[in-house]
Amino acid sequence: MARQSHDDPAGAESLVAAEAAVDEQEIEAALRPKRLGEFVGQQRVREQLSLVLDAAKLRNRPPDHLLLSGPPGLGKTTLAMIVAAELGMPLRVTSGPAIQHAGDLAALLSSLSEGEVLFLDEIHRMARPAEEMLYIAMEDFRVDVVVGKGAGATAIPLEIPPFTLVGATTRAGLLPGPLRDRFGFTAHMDFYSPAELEQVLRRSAGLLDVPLDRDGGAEIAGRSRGTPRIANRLLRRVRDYAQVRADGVVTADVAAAALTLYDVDEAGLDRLDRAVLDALVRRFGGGPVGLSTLAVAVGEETETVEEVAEPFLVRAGLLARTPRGRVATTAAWSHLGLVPPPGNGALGSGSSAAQPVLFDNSP
Ligand SMILES: Nc1ncnc2c1ncn2[C@@H]1O[C@H](COP(=O)(O)OP(=O)(O)OP(=O)(O)O)[C@@H](O)[C@H]1O
Repeated sequence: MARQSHDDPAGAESLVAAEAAVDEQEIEAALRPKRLGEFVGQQRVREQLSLVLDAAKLRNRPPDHLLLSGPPGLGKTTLAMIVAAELGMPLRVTSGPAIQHAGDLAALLSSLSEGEVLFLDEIHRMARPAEEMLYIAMEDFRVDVVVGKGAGATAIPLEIPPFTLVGATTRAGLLPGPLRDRFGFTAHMDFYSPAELEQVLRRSAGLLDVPLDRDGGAEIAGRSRGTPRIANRLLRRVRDYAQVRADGVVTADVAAAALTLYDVDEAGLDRLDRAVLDALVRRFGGGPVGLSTLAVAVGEETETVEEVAEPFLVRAGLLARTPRGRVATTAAWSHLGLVPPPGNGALGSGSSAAQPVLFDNSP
């Protein structure tokens, strides 16, 4: 653990940063909708889930296992909590990386009470042997505990009470078929439209007691990458700015000035996104360029570029993944105020990647 002392300003700073992070987590938890009726957007998922839960309550049986998939920050954890709250059942929370041995899972499953909701985040990162144990537990409410080793090993079946598994994943494609098939209901969460994000922001501003005017909400929503977690985070930064540099009211001008200060541009791109686009366009002539070369050019790990920056850039129509490498679209060139040289081969109009900011999912 880092040593802290008065002669160690860096240590003190990191302590302040750690405390701020805890505060941020507390605020994030406080902003979570607690019931389905408070959950904004994802109308289809909400309706389907509401039916599944009502039917289970009517039959007085735990509902089928539920799988929630979609990018980070769209409300999977929130929905899992809501499922437990709507059923009036306790919630147990764990994650794939925490289950590295079948024994970890056996201990967890055998300690569940009847009807309990088990939330397994990042389910695609669970160890293979645990996955096999989970298939049986989901289907037969039984775990086979293996005693002994080699030829003398025997499996002792252990009954477990019926429970509901809520699995969450950002990579549904990585889940093995047999596991996917054991979920009775799968919901794919999509990015939120600007109008839905404005609704999220209005709700959060009310809870945080932040005066947010209509245009202020629209300005933040437009820069929130279709993601409620980001919208809430930007709102907190804009609130700081409004209180310190303005009269406390979040207007469009205040929001724009604050977010420019925090390096979030009008399309929601942050410093890393822009560095990736900049390298792709200015250093590699728009590509195609391999992921690892691109990552080295921006001084980041390949995973960071692939999992943090790229999904948004692809979604916003600024970058395309092709078999030969990453390519900047014409929209990416114009986002940087540039025009692709003739014959450059940038993916352009006619391709779905031509328009930046594609988050408007509203019907
Ligand atoms: N539909 C929604 N309505 C209002 N607020 C929401 C909604 N979805 C998410 N949020 C807010 O966004 C934050 C992030 O949501 P949550 O933690 O549930 O996302 P997640 O999909 O589980 O993300 P991760 O996979 O990164 O854990 C929550 O604190 C919550 O306040």
